[in-house]
This record gives sequence, structure tokens and C-alpha cells, in this order.
Amino acid sequence: MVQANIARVCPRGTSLFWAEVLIRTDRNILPHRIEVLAHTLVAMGGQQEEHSAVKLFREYLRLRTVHPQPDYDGAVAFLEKLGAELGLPCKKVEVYPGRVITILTWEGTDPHLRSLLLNSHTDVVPVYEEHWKHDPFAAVKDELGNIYGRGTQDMKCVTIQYIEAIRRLKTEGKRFPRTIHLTFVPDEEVGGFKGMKKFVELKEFQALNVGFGLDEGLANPGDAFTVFYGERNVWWISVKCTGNPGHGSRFIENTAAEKLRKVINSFLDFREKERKRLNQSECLALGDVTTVNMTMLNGGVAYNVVPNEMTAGFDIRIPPTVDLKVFEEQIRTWCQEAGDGVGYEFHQKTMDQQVTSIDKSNPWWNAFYTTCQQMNLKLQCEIFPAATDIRFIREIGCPAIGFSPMSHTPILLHDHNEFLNEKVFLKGIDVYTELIPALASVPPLEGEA
Ligand SMILES: CSCC[C@H](NC(C)=O)C(=O)O
Ligand SMILES: [Zn+2]
Ligand SMILES: [Zn+2]
Repeated sequence: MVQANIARVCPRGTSLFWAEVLIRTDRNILPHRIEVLAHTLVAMGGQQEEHSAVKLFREYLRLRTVHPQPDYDGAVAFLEKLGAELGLPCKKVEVYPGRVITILTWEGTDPHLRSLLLNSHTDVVPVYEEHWKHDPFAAVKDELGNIYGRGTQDMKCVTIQYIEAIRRLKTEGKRFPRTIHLTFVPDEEVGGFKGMKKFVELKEFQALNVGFGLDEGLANPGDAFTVFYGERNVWWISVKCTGNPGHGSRFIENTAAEKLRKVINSFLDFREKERKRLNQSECLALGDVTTVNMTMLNGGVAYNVVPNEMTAGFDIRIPPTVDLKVFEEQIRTWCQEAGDGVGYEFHQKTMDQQVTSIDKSNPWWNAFYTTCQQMNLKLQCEIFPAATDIRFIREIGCPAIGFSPMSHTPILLHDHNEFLNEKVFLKGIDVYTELIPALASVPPLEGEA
């Protein structure tokens, strides 16, 4: 009778534990009294105590490290404190004024070996607050355990998952041969130029002696975990067309607009071909095709003046399998075909096409893959469609994998109502708790002994 009453008022088991404690401590308690008590406990938020890792995650989400003025001081202080809690030495490298890389280090038993780098960025992208169900910086958790907030997926989850996995391993008294460095970097969301890009050029980075890196990936709506072994190249191009000016009421010959139309058609016809190629093949993912988007359009001074100059800006993402020389030649041809006085310039042009081997002959990948298999994780290996800080790690020849362990989760990075379920978040800690030991125990490689 008593149990039935509790079950009725606590349908999902909330407060059941506390209600049972009450019964055990007061056997004479009346059924209606239990009902009242249980309701009170539910109202008090008497659910089972929230996992400390979830609490910490929500605390981190509340730090407003949002562009254009991220609270980087707050983030550094928060991470430094966590380092002290874990007993890990902390170094700070100011790569630009106000742009600090925080490094926590867990020394390995064989510190001469190359290290494992666990990288995450601290900044998050801005929000359109009016489109959010909850305050994006309040880390609200709903009744399903979904935690809402900017950075829940990108990528404050990963930061806390690394930390909590290390906490568990340290509590268990574990040590591993390779040193583990956790780096927390600013400015990824604005290109990484005053963050990771600069950091990898410094002696402080070289001193980390990195052998393999982990950085962010994307959620997967299905039951798999997506793993990124490479990224597409980013080309931001502006094409300037010049032509004859004149009165807006006349048929002026050879105008900038006519040439720009040809340019736009060439770029967007190619876009359409790639779009169809992606849609018609089940084997292709976004990272396997070239995307082209016209993202800027400029020119003109008045409605009745034919301008002598017009420009279009394109965001192009190119898979690592494409011959970049051939592709640039194609762009040159499109511009030539549009007429005289058409030129282009790059605002962003990444040329490194290194990918990390996902062959078992790569001992780092082997350790990663084998561990995931042991945990029965289904992996989906892809090329990352956009650009993250991992490109700077790969550029210096270091193998690295983009991985944010979030299955059964819609991809909501940079979107309204970004969220992560607490169970998925906690599962991610389990995953890192297995992955980190495996990677930090990769046997000495050639030239390392
Ligand atoms: C090339 S700097 C810009 C980097 C940005 N990264 C992401 C993840 O959105 C992008 O791909 O546009
Ligand atoms: Zn990110
Ligand atoms: Zn991002």
C-alpha cells in the first residue's frame, strides 16, 4: 500500500529513494502522509542528486565565453581551479594580449615519449536569444535531462568530459606511459588565428612533444559516433568584375554586372553538380564533396549609375581528395570566360591536405578503434565539413582525430536551442575513461624509444 502510493506520486521514480528512507526511519507513517511528503520532495526538486560532472558542466556553460567579448579570464580561472583540484600543474601561455592558452599536464611514467594532446576551445558563438526556449547561458535542464545552452555541443561538453575522465583515472590511482596534456584554447570560433594557429608556432607548444591529438567532432543523430580523420580545405574568394560605367537608362556595353552574372553562373552551376552528386550517392557525406556558396555581393552607388566594379564573395570547401591546383585552374578559367577585367583574390586559402590514417597500421588509430570496438561503439569515419583548430595540429604533421562522443543527438552546433542530454554527456565520460588510457599507453613508436 505504502509502496503503491509512492509509485503513484513518483511515477518516474523521483523521490522514491527519499520516500523509502522516510518509511524506514518512521514505520508508523500513514499512507496519506507519505503522499504529502513525496509531493513535497518532488516540489523541492527531490530527484536523485545530480551527478557532480553534470553540475560542473552546467557551471562551465554559465560562463559567458561568447563572442564578440568572451569572458576568457573567467574561463582560465575556472580551468586553473580544476587543474589544482586534480593536482595537475597548470601553465598559461598568452599568445596575444588577452588570448591565453591554459595547459594542464599529467606526466606519464615515460615522459620522453610523445604525448597525448586533449584539445578543446573555450569560446562559443553568439546566440539569437529570442529564438531560445531557455536562457542560453543558464544551463537549464528539462524534465528529459536535456541541458540547454550555448556550447553544450560545441564544445564545453568535451572539455568537462576530458576533465572528469582524468579525475576518475587519477582517483583509481592509474598512471600511463605517455604524458597527457589538456589544452584549452581561445578564439577557435573566429578562425583560431589568435589561438591555436599562433600556439603551434611557439616553443611552448613544441615543448609539449605531441604525438597524437584529440579535438572536437560533431554529434550523430543515430546510434553511431562520428569520427573525423580529416577536414575540407577552406577557400574564401572574392571575384572582382570591372566594366564600363554609364547612365542607368542606356544599353552600356561590357558592364561589370554582365561579367559578374557569368561568374556567378559558373560557380553556382558547379555547386548544383556537387549538390546532386552528394544527394545521389549514399556513400558520400558532406565532407566528400565541394560546397560553394555565394556569401557576399557588393557594388553600385546609385540606381541610375551603371557601376564600373562589382564583386561577389564565395565560401568554398574542398575535400582532401581534390587536386587543388586543378581546382584553382578551374576558377581561373571561369573568371577568364566571364570577360576581360575579371580577377579574384583569396581571403582564406588552406592548402594542407593531410588526413590522419585510419588504417590499423597507425598505432594511434589502432588504439582508438580497438577501444571503441571493445565498448561496442559504432563508428562513422568522415571528413569534417568545416574547419576546426585541428587543422593546425595536422598541418605540423601530427595525427589527430576530431571526436565529440554524442550519439542519438541532433547536430545543433551554432544553432538555436543547442542542447545535450545529461545521459549522453555522462556516457561520453565513460568513453574517454577508456580511450585516454589506451592512447596514453600506445607502445613506443619508431624513433621514440
Ligand atoms: C577558416 S576560419 C573559420 C572556421 C569555421 N569553423 C567552424 C567550426 O565553424 C568555419 O569552418 O567556417
Ligand atoms: Zn567548436
Ligand atoms: Zn563552433
